[in-house]
Amino acid sequence: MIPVAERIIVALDVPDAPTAWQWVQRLPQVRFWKVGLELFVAAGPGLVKDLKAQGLRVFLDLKLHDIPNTVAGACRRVTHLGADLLTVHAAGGTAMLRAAADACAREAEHLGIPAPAVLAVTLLTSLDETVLKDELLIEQSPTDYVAHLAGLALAGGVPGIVCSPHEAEAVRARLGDKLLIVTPGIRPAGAEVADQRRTCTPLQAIRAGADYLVVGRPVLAAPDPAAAFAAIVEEIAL
Ligand SMILES: O=C(O)c1cc(=O)[nH]c(=O)n1[C@@H]1O[C@H](COP(=O)(O)O)[C@@H](O)[C@H]1O
Repeated sequence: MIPVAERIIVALDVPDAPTAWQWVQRLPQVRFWKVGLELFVAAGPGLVKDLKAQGLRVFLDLKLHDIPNTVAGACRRVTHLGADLLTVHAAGGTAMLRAAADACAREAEHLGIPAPAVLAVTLLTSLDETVLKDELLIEQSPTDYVAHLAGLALAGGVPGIVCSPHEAEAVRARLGDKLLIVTPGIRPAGAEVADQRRTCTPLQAIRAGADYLVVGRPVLAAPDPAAAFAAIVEEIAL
């Protein structure tokens, strides 16, 4: 069983390393942080190593999506940083997913350290059925499409996926416990939805079968971030 507080990954969507460290110091109760594109571009890979050196868990959200050889190279370099989780896009296909998982596993074995768990991002939580149909020309429902991509993740040998809580239940029903499920798009009751489209409350996400929740603005942009985090812990501990 994952300890309750560790099931909440807080997205450090901030512009630079000093701001990131301010948050880490301000919220010592957060044990799992996500470093995404904005912060990684600003602060560089050293930040991931430094967070790990503080005993924190790190989700490196780079959403890699390229030809297998290129993704494998990036995965080898990420493995040196010691991140716990790493994202790639499921839409890269099974060959790319397999290249990512194999590259992390081989490099980690070579270094004698744990490999990052590769997560395949399915359908971004900022997209809805209309965009799927009208822009991406995908006729399936988000649930069926995500379940299909989760199948690719399994076929490609990656240990987990990122999806909205709305699809977590269907993925669990079809694939059981074979994949780790990480769900962003978390909005506690009353929180602003902003650019997210497929959202759920923390408790709904856990009940749907999510292993980890990714939460950004509902904590960092809250009037009292520590209280907002505590409220989520309390909600899912019920
Ligand atoms: O891979 C992700 O973490 C991710 C996938 C996805 O489909 N949707 C999504 O919102 N995310 C990330 O989850 C975080 C959500 O932030 P908030 O909307 O502020 O809670 C952001 O850092 C996103 O980059």
